[in-house]
Amino acid sequence: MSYKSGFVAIIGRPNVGKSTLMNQVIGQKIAIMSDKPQTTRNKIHGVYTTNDSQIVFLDTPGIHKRQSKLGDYMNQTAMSTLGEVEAVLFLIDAAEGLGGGDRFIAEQLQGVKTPVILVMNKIDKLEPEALLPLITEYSKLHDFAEIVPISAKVGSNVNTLLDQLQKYLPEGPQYYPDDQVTDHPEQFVIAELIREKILHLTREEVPHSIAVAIEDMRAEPNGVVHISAVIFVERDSQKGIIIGKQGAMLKEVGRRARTDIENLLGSKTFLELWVKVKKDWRNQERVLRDLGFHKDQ
Ligand SMILES: Nc1nc2c(ncn2[C@@H]2O[C@H](COP(=O)(O)OP(=O)(O)OP(=O)(O)O)[C@@H](O)[C@H]2O)c(=O)[nH]1
Repeated sequence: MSYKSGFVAIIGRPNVGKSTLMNQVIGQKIAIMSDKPQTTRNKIHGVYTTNDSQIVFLDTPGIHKRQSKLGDYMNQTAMSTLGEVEAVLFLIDAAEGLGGGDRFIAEQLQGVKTPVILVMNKIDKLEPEALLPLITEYSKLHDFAEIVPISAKVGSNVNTLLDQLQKYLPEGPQYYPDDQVTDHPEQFVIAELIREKILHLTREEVPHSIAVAIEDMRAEPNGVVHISAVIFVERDSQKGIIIGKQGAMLKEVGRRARTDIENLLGSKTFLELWVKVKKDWRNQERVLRDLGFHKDQ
């Protein structure tokens, strides 16, 4: 069976149990935590890895509240993330019920095409007969792809939620080694953003097996983040497609990826892209290691 992977955004107003859910899902296997300040950008909440799949959970702080210019900016960041991920988990506190905070988030979700899964948390605090009317009430907020009642604290139904999520994962690589802590999680996300732009813009004329490696990433003294990335393809013809006429395709890939990266990092970005042919790169252990992939990919 092929490996599946993808990004899932978690949204919900403060205190609904986002961290509790992540701890429950990832438990001791918590792999990723960035130590950089996270005020204006998305962060990786955690990575859930199994033998045949990997889910990278993203926190999207901006969606929760809008009060200021900074809030607007954060909101834009969050919105672009919601468009990029495979699925959105919208957490609510079932014990508190539907309030203004949830309605605000639901409004933000209007126009979001990504499947949204309503996760009704804290059902351990709820009388069983109260659940159904609550589901009916929340269903009116958005056309949810699924509604899953859970208790993140107790752990009930969390596995069902993970099972449901598998459906939304496309074929993809294991982005993160399952046994390694990294303090540069953004690099993996950035590589994936670039890969996604290529697949989209070339209308999948190049195979999914292309890989992107971040060779260098550093912040200049003026705050601009300089990123150098290599796109690995298997054939010269693929290289030609990605570069395009007079470099037009590569330029467009770079332009689109840079917009997303700037949203992700909250900093101006200079993105340098190279295309290299690496025949059978998938079989080359060293390349795989350089790319941060697992040996048995
Ligand atoms: N009874 C019960 N309490 C829960 C459950 N999930 C979370 N809580 C409690 O709710 C409170 C908030 O949980 P957090 O996981 O910190 O919530 P959060 O959404 O990450 O909060 P922010 O970081 O403020 O956005 C904590 O006291 C948790 O113990 C649940 O399923 N049942």
